[in-house]
Amino acid sequence: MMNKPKIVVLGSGYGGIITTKKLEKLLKSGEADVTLINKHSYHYITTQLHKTSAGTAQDNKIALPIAELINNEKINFKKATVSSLNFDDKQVLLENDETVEYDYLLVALGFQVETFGIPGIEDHAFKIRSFRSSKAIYHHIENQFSKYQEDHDPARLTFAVAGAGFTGVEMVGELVENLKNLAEKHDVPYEKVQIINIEASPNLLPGFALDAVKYTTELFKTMGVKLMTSTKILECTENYVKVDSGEIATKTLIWSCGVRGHQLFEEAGLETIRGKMKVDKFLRIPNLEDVYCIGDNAHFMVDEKTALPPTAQVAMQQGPVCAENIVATMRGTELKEFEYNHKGSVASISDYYAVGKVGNFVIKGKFAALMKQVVEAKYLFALGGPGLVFKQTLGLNPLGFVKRTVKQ
Ligand SMILES: Cc1cc2nc3c(=O)[nH]c(=O)nc-3n(C[C@H](O)[C@H](O)[C@H](O)COP(=O)(O)OP(=O)(O)OC[C@H]3O[C@@H](n4cnc5c(N)ncnc54)[C@H](O)[C@@H]3O)c2cc1C
Repeated sequence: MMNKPKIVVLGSGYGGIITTKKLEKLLKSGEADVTLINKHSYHYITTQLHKTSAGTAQDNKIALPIAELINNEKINFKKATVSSLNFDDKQVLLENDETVEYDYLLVALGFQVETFGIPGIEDHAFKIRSFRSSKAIYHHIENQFSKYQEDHDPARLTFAVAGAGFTGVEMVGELVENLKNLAEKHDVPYEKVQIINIEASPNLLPGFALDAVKYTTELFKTMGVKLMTSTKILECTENYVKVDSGEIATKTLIWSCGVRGHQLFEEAGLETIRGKMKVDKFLRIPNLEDVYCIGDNAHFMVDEKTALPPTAQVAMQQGPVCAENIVATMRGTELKEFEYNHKGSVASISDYYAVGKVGNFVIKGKFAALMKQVVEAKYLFALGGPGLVFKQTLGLNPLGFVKRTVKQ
């Protein structure tokens, strides 16, 4: 009997899990062996990690057991960390020294944080990198409130977010939502708490429509957020952040200034663009045509000048095409070209407000917040159908009128 082809999917984030679920559907029983490898036994909803970081979401809304999302009879799930890729011998090496052989490989290991070599960022800034690192941010924040009661150091109550792009603005919104609760819980006057958003560009939300920028700037003012635009971060230590206009005494800098691809490609001797692999129109790595790469790991050019940004929307659209192309290669049928369809983008600013663009329309306020929740629900639907949507959204406040309570 002929050996079955071995399909190996690395990473169970947006791209990896959607691809796996599509493979489940496309493959006939016994047609291939599919192995999904991920660092953790859960899939985290990366787009909501700022909520975990600020403590505004229950853990079970953000981290979902992978075993409950896949068909365990069709997919072999391995909880392991990938330590290197050997494309010559078609092998994936794991941290536990195990070697996994593949015929077809998908690399969807997500982003790594870009520090731009700024001194102290690697060691002292907090990064929204994974569910675990986001939990660590929350514990640090809560710790500052309890330590403040002992030493009354105002730096403990100054929370700085670096970057006022999409993620930075979302992070600020969640801090506004929860720091009041933490202050109350720890008996600290909220007037002493300061949230600062530092951005190198002249405006927040660079690249967004002017109307959206104005709306968010005003909203931040109303929320008491100190917005420092045209400000470059030069250094970060445990006790202060140095910017070009001086020093900010703080023990918390949350870094959301940029992402890169994964170091595993460079370590395997491949040429990358900021850690991302160039992929062809079928989502394959050129010259390694049994290796696919999607999401934040892939550099996909929509035209000669424009590469797709690292977003969940891109990863989710690439996943099904990638699965179809892996199956088509196995069956010797025609491959499908990936075509991106931008559906808009909406940044939430707490549960109650959001801002973004859908088609040619700038949307903002509570309506935009509701749209954002619809987008999140659509993702849950893709993952686990109506049952998962119901389970995960039960108890949320779709219109943002009722205050959420999160037990930590
Ligand atoms: C706070 C935040 C908010 C965001 N909001 C939005 C938004 O509103 N809309 C939007 O479109 N995009 C948003 N993004 C971007 C979006 O989350 C990413 O583009 C998307 O998650 C990329 O999907 P991916 O599959 O490439 O990687 P990921 O979803 O990051 O998944 C990668 C997976 O690989 C695993 N992994 C990593 N290294 C290893 C290893 N060595 N071994 C084994 N497993 C490993 C990780 O644990 C993870 O499960 C946001 C990102 C952040 C951080």
